Amino acid sequence: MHTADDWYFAPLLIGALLRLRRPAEPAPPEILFAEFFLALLAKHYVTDSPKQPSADTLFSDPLRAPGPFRFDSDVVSVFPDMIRRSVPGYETVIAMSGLLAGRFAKPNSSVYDLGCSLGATTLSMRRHIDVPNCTIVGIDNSPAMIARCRELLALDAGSTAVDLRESDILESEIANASMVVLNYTLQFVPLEERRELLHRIAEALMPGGILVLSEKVVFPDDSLNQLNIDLHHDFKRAHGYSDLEIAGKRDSIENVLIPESIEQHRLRLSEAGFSSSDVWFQCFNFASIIALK
Ligand SMILES: Nc1ncnc2c1ncn2[C@@H]1O[C@H](C[S@+](CC[C@H]([NH3+])C(=O)[O-])CC(=O)[O-])[C@@H](O)[C@H]1O
Ligand SMILES: O=C(O)C(=O)Cc1ccccc1
Repeated sequence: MHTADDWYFAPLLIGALLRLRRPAEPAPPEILFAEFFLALLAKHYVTDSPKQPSADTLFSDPLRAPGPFRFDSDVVSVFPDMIRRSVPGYETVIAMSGLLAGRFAKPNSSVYDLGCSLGATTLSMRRHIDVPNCTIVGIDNSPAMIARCRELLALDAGSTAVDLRESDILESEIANASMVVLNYTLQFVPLEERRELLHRIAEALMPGGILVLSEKVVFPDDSLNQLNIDLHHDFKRAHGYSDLEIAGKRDSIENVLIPESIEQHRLRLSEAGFSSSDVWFQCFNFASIIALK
């Protein structure tokens, strides 16, 4: 099968075809050089451009000590590959968030995707929402994420409006919501801010509204906790990460991604004003909870 990557040979091919028409005249060296240069340029734009989803090798350099994890342009350029190979069950959670949106999104309401990154959840929900005057509000405080998310959304048509905001979810207004999604975002919010945020989400949700909360979690039992961490690392190894990359990422996200237990999440949801909550999906130390207003 031909991919876009094959077409960077186009300048060389065109040159060869043109020469077939005039075989008597050999191509001057400067023309051959120009064709070669154009091919290299095309290869750069087709295969090396940051617009192409690339493989995550951010933690593969043994000479570079990883700093604290940040959602910058380096992470954005590898993010789809990174999250798919790092979060067990990610694809299922994204797909089921869409299914839930099809059931819970209400006419004349907003559906929030908090920490939307490149819009995977937003796109999944837009494919399933089929009610009038419903807007998906995607919020992320990483300028690089929001810029790329805007480009990706423009490539995917859909009838439900999307309002993308570059903003801190702790300072964004959340109102008139039929559904709110926090897919792997609360874990990056400072512990002392989580209660207030969940309280505001519960206030913003209409009766019968739903929160989807997906997180990396810890377990109260030490042996089970360690087993789940080891299984997560097995998952990463099975997806091609080396022990060096796994250790580098672990150091980089320490004190940046702060996981809590399922019990802590459910207790806080109840205190924030949700009438019920339970886990609907779990794979190792990654769980997703639904909470009803
Ligand atoms: N205070 C904040 N305000 C706004 N955004 C924030 C904040 N803190 C972190 N973020 C943003 O939350 C996102 C977390 S990634 C979510 C994946 C997505 N939900 C997905 O389903 O693909 C999860 C991960 O990378 O593990 C990043 O884009 C941050 O910039
Ligand atoms: O990679 C990990 O260990 C994770 O916990 C998931 C993750 C995915 C993407 C960015 C940061 C953390």
